[in-house]
Amino acid sequence: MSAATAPASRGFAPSRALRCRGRGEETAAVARSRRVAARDLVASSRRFERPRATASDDASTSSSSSSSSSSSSTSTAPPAPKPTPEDIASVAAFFLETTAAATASVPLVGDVARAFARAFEPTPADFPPGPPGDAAVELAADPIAFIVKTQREHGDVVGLRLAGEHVVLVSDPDVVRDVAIDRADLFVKEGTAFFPGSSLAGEGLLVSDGEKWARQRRLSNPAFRAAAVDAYATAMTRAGERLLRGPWSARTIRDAYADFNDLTLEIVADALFGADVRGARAKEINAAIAEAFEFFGKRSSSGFIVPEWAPTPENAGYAAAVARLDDAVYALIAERRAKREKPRYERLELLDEDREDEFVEEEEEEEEEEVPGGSSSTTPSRGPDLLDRLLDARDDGDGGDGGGMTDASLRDELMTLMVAGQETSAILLSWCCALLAQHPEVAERCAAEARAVLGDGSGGGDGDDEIEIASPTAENVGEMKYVEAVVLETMRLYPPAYMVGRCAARDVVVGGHSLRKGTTILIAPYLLHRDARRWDDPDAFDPERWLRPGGAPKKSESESESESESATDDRPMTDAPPMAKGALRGTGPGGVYLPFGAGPRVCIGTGFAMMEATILVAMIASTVDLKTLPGRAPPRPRALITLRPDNVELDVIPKRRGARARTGVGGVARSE
Ligand code: HEM
Repeated sequence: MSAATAPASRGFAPSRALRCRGRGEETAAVARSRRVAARDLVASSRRFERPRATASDDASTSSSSSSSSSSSSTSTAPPAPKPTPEDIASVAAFFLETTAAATASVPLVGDVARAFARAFEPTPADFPPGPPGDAAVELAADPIAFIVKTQREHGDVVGLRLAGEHVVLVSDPDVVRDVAIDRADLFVKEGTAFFPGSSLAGEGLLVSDGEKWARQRRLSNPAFRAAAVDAYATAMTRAGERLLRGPWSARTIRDAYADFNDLTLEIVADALFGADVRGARAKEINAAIAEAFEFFGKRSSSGFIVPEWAPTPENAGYAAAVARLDDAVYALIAERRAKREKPRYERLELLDEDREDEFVEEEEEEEEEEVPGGSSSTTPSRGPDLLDRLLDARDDGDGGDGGGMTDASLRDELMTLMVAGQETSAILLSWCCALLAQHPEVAERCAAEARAVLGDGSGGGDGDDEIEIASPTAENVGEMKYVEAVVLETMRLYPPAYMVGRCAARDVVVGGHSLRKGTTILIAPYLLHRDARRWDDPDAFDPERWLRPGGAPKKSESESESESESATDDRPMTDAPPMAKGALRGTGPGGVYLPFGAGPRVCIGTGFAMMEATILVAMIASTVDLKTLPGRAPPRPRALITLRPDNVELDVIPKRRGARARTGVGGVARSE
């Protein structure tokens, strides 16, 4: 994906745009055989393997490049980190792919020809003005610095040449609204430059268009309605408890980004597959998921400079991991279908009805969760998981055909949800914790609110050493307004999806400029969220702004716009907590807040992600104190595919019962 479609993927996968042009749809079987073919190439390519930078190399390069820190306690606009050669290579890959006509296995001559033809196309007379020449290298070197400078020098609708592609960078609220909502049908995903797909996410919601997308979206929506999302709260608190009773239960320095990557993968897998990833087969399935994601993560965070089809050992390893995950997921789907068709005891061949009680007891036992490091935590038994809901879905609404999802579509949607819902949420939680550590007064307020709403929670340990964890329910989420404001404000400053891309499906006029069919439009939430013309003190971390009457932003000129917008807005199709619902409607207040995108393609996981972040921030703030490390500059945004923090090592200090009693509810306990 491009930075343009941050949540789509964590890897610079081949440009699906090019992959799709002129080709028919590929079946899961074909995709699989291509991956297997790629895997077979590993032996021949292994000899070209060269040593790769390790994670610690990477960390030291970025920390040594850190020279400045935030000047005031409230200013949170640190300069972007100096890009490492790996960053440049990674982002450059994304441009190279567009001209290399990447396909999952065979570069298509036709695609290459088309890419070259586009590269030499003259710029249309009416194209928006912008910097001279091709700006791909400058953008690749530091995407955030580039878009900020480009907006400052050329305005809110800027014409660019990027690796030969005609691209328009948009940060004008009216134009954003026009593209994302009002005329959304004229702008599609297919054909978007720098818009990668991945064999992991297949042809799921993120990358499809037209009737295929509409049908899948209709089928998936019910699984993300409020009542359904509420049921996933258990997976969220369960994972939060595991973190807080496990690695975060003693004073320790933790890499929050790494911990949250594990945590959000656990949550999304649990929400998707429920008991199946916790029961007896958990190891096998979790191992397949973890392996595929490890490769996926490496592709985006290290010097990945080749498209997915190239016969490198990394690609072959990735293809093999995806193939193993496919096997596990197809097996899960088949088993679940079979289970749903038969009565429960028949399916286990417990034909003797007298033994049914025994079976029920066994199932109840399986539902009980072991929490490392501590006391009992028996989570309530759960409703259907996402897989059940997707299996239940029938396309029986307006224009529907009454059918359900095929196994291949199910597989693609399940993987898409994992890909789209995992790293974006991990990034959000990492930024939230980094900001809480920098702003202890904000952390204290979150803790106080959580304690007031949730009480003291359940303990683990003895006497003064006891850690108490209050686990929110879905109903509590809407009651924790301040925590919610912290989450909204964090995404304002650091939107994980900092750019969102579309492609003009035909010749079209945008912002007064004629654009040819095939032009890419990059909407930049990062620029909208920090626009000083529309937000007061845009670089300050000020959660309070969301609680003031009228909400954010406050500049008078935008307030009137915001009113007229909400009257006609498409509401997100997913449910979010009440305050967030207002903030996330349409293109947000003043038309300048869209961390989850907008219009028909708005993030289907909006409610899920908001609930997850609110629950976890409340649990974390009320259970531990977070501190930045002495002498360490605050993390800086590192814009790759998503906007991730470059380094979120935090000092985690559990609040012990005794310490909290001494400092009062929500007080900052200094237990060491
Ligand atoms: C903080 C967390 C998240 C952020 C910032 C985020 C952001 C976004 C954005 C900006 C889009 C729109 C992309 C576009 O218009 O091109 C999107 C789409 C999508 N997101 Fe998320 N997302 C998050 C979490 C999740 C979660 C938890 C899930 C699922 C469990 C999810 C599933 C999806 C899917 C399936 C789409 C494609 C929707 C469609 O095109 O119909 N996301 N996300």
